[in-house]
Amino acid sequence: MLDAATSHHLLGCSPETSVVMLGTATYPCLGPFSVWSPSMLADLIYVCICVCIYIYNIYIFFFFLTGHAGNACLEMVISMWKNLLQTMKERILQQRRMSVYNQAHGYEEELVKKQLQQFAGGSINLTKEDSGIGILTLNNPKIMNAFTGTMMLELQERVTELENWKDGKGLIIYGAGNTFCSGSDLNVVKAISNSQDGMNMCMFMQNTLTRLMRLPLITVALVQGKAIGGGAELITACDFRLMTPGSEIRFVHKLMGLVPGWGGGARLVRIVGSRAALKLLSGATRVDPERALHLGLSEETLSSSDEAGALEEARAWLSQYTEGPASVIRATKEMVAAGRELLLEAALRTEKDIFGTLWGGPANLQALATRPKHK
Ligand SMILES: CCCC(=O)SCCNC(=O)CCNC(=O)[C@H](O)C(C)(C)COP(=O)(O)OP(=O)(O)OC[C@H]1O[C@@H](n2cnc3c(N)ncnc32)[C@H](O)[C@@H]1OP(=O)(O)O
Repeated sequence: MLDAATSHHLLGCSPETSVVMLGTATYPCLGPFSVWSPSMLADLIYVCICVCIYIYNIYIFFFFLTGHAGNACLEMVISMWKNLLQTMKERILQQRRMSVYNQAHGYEEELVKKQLQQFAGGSINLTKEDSGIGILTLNNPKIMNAFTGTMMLELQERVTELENWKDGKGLIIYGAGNTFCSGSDLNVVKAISNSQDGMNMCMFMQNTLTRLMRLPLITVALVQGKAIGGGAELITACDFRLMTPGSEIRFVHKLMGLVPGWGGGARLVRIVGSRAALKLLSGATRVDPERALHLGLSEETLSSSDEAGALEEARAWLSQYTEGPASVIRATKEMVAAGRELLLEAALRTEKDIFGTLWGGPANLQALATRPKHK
């Protein structure tokens, strides 16, 4: 189940239509704030107190400046602060409702970020094309695009950028240098090989990949070469996977005395079913394009093996599903995401809410006026 705020994200459905999950406590007595965790409420109370102090200071300033209360100025200041408060509230909510972990789970994001910052190298690049398709490149080819700490941070930044890309319809993720990704940089793995640091990195990456999975974009992982360990986990956060000839997906975690920690285990079960997932994880099995197709892990095997050709094929494949108004494509993805994550009744209500955003809207009216038949 999802918490109310999460399903609210899964397309603006009213929180009361949602079911509770993801560990965020609910407080019915708090009415509209009922989905806020104690730490979120503390954040808000802190902001409110700061705002009051600021307003009071400004009031005193105008009082002395004008010799009277300066009511008009005061009203303007109050209204500015109200807007600011609203924006901050929305930002906090947006980030929290997309994520799995927050302070209520003992997750201190700023501390985790500081630690990851120490392990530099590589980059995550994003290009937003006019067609509404974004291209996200994992760029650290010297070590097969393994994730350094700064790449983890950059992935989070790019996901935020994509959340704010209102014209976006689709996303292709691929690795530079003809290979996808060999997971976490083993130097980082060694440096943070204690339980607490590992859990922090795990929560950070689960939050980022959950937000990636919930983007209102149709997402495709283009697997060239190898998708290993965390790289195999990353591809499960996409809606679809396309493989090139000779490529391979492999969950090697068992060989490292681990299980997936970036959410790849839970997502793999939903993609291929629990029996196949158990085999792939406990056997650390090499999955070639043929087997991936058979398991439903891949949609198609592309014919090109080179980067430019494969990318072009992936674009063409994705554009079959991204043609049309962004509002409709995005709503479709969000509706499917709700169906994937919510219990049936909550998913139905979300579908109704999403439907309501489109019915009688510009795309709907234009379709009615120009294309009443679908022969
Ligand atoms: C919750 C997250 C869990 C995780 O992701 S843990 C990490 C899981 N990944 C791994 O264990 C991958 C280890 N690497 C390998 O098994 C092999 O390098 C791999 C990916 C099969 C590729 O084999 P080959 O094609 O023969 O290439 P190669 O071994 O010569 O690699 C080329 C250079 O890349 C380096 N590399 C590959 N994966 C890396 C990684 N994850 N971290 C750090 N360095 C990595 C590798 O050491 C080699 O560098 P160099 O040429 O020896 O300097």
